[in-house]
Amino acid sequence: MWAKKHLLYTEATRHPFILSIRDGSVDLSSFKRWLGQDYVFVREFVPFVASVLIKASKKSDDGNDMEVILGGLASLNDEIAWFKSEASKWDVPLSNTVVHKANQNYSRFLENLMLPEVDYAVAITAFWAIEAVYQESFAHCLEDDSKTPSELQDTCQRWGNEGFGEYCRSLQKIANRCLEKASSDVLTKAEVTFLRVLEHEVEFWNMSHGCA
Ligand SMILES: Cc1ncc(CN)c(N)n1
Repeated sequence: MWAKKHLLYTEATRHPFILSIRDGSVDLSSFKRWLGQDYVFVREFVPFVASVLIKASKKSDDGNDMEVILGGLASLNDEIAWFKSEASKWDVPLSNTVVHKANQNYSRFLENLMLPEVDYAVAITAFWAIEAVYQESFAHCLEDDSKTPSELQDTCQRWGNEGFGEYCRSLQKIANRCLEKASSDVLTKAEVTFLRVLEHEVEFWNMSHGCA
């Protein structure tokens, strides 16, 4: 299980699409496809994060969780505004987007995680994993030896910046605290959910890269 997790985590955070941004060979039509589809994703992601906030308000034994998750919602508000301005810069229409199968599947997965019977520990683990994949992926494109094109620096900064990294570490701490106290049944569900997130992230990159 650990080896599978490790392999999938690397696949999700070092995907050929991300590596193509990092080495400057990215196909701009792939980038534009990602932009349009990710805007749709983020709009679906907001209600999921709101559902995690509701679970935190009912189930968390630490008052600080709410502030961290609220911070996440605030950053998604900025993310939506950023997508709108970036889409107009790249001439990507955001209305009437044909939602790709990988995006639809991811959205269905999030909807299932929003159900009240899903444990807080499972939902917060998914939330952390979703944000962490973007953080690690885009931070990789900002490293000193990267050749990320200047017009994509802003995109990489959006998720690769240190502040976003700090926020992901706060989510990870909450998830770890919840998992330490979880039953073995919840622990298994959290592990399976974590792997599903990684699979969906890989599928999402595949779709953007044009290999799906
Ligand atoms: C598919 C996906 N995963 C994660 C993120 C980061 N919020 C995102 N914008 N899109």
